[in-house]
Amino acid sequence: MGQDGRVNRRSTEEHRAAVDALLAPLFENRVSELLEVSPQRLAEHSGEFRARVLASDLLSPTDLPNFDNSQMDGYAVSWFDLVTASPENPVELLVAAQIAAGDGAEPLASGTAAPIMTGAPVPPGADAIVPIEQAIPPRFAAIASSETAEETPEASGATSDTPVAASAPATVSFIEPVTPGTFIRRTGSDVRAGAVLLPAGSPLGPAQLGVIAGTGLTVIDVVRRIRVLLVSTGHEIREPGTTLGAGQIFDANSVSLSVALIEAGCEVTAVPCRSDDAVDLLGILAAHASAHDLIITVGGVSAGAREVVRDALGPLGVEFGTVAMQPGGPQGFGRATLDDVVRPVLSLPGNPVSALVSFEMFVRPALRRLAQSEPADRMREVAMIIGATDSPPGVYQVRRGFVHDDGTVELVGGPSSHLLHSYASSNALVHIPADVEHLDAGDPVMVWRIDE
Ligand SMILES: Nc1nc2c(c(=O)[nH]1)N[C@H]1C(S)=C(S)[C@@H](COP(=O)(O)OP(=O)(O)OC[C@H]3O[C@@H](n4cnc5c(N)ncnc54)[C@H](O)[C@@H]3O)O[C@H]1N2
Ligand code: MOO
Repeated sequence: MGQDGRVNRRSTEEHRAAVDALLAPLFENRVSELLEVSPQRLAEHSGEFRARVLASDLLSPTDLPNFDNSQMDGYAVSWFDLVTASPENPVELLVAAQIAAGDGAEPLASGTAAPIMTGAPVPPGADAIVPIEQAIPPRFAAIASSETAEETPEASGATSDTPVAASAPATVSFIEPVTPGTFIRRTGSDVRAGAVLLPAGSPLGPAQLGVIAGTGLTVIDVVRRIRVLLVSTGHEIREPGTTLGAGQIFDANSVSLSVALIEAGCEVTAVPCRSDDAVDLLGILAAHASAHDLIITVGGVSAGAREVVRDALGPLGVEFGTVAMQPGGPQGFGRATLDDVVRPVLSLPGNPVSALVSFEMFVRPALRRLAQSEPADRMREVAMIIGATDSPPGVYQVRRGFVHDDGTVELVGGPSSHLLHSYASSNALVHIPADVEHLDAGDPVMVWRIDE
């Protein structure tokens, strides 16, 4: 540590390791909570389903499928009835009652074929499905909808005004044998009752939540997400939608970092501190610390006369120093006791680009790696830079860029850390290592894609 509590300039690797070590305890013995999985819950609280991970092995309460059912629209038959079928000697069967998905199924009598729809239960006595295209006639339009083979149109209540029933043939023919089991989706062929549906640690995406719903479960045990208290600071920041006074700006960081944290799998409470007074900041932190796992502050860390974050947290033991990086040079990190609870604290610089780049460089990778999210890192690729550029000596520079399909990357905007609009027009961060001071057009550079 140098004078006034500042650490010496450290490399990006050193700071990344420090952030990893600071956050690692948050991922040990994580608390679980119940999540209700229902369409209503999704409609009303869709955010609760973001970045969820199963806390314990989930056993399937049922077979999936939970009954033998048809994979095709066609006829349920007994294979034995079609043993002799051939084009020269078609087998003609009586048409039994139709079975649709959602119906119960009466047993199939020998010598009959039941029109059956995809997902409908295979009736007892049937052991194969012949797709409608392989039957004669090869369509249902010409057959009765739900009358049994014994029923005449009149007996079933059909009149001459109901052409489907009136023109219904009572028989259907087949010209080839069928193997038992054909086009039957067997009970438990996806998962067996009592088997592990999803193991502990499974990320819960559309397919995982879908299969859970498919078993009928409505409540599951999930890992509680890291709860982040996000405190943007500055006398000048005001909530978007309000009226600005002289020298004031709208608070972009609360929004950009909240979204970044949510996308990284956290729960976020954003409570801005619109004051440069350390007492005000400490009041906010103390009020919210116990309900959160991690505190992230933004702004107030550089060399000004009133640096609210440094002023408040420096005396509590948070270290403030400089990383050899641009943007994102000034950084703070450590553990602070706030309202009798000890919490890890990360203090990011206030310039909007610096804050987001710091998040991408240190916070996001740590959160994702420690949560064992795959891939932990942004997609990285080497691209050819379109124009020449310089980079300050001894500083790891992160520029904003746009990668084109042909593998080239053009820089978007300059290196200044207030250019959030340029960041918003980019799809990649362009990494220029500390020992590179100049790049010529066509030189290869490492880029991290930020558009996924
Ligand atoms: N003499 C020096 N001055 C500065 C240094 C330095 O080393 N010596 N470092 C510069 C660098 S690099 C950065 S980055 C900034 C970091 O400053 P702070 O973390 O103290 O941030 P602030 O001063 O509070 O704000 C910086 C800038 O960003 C604007 N800002 C802050 N919060 C928000 C917000 N929520 N939404 C939108 N914009 C925000 C703020 O108005 C300032 O313009 O320090 C340099 N100075
Ligand atoms: O390093 Mo600062 O973080 O340029 O904006």
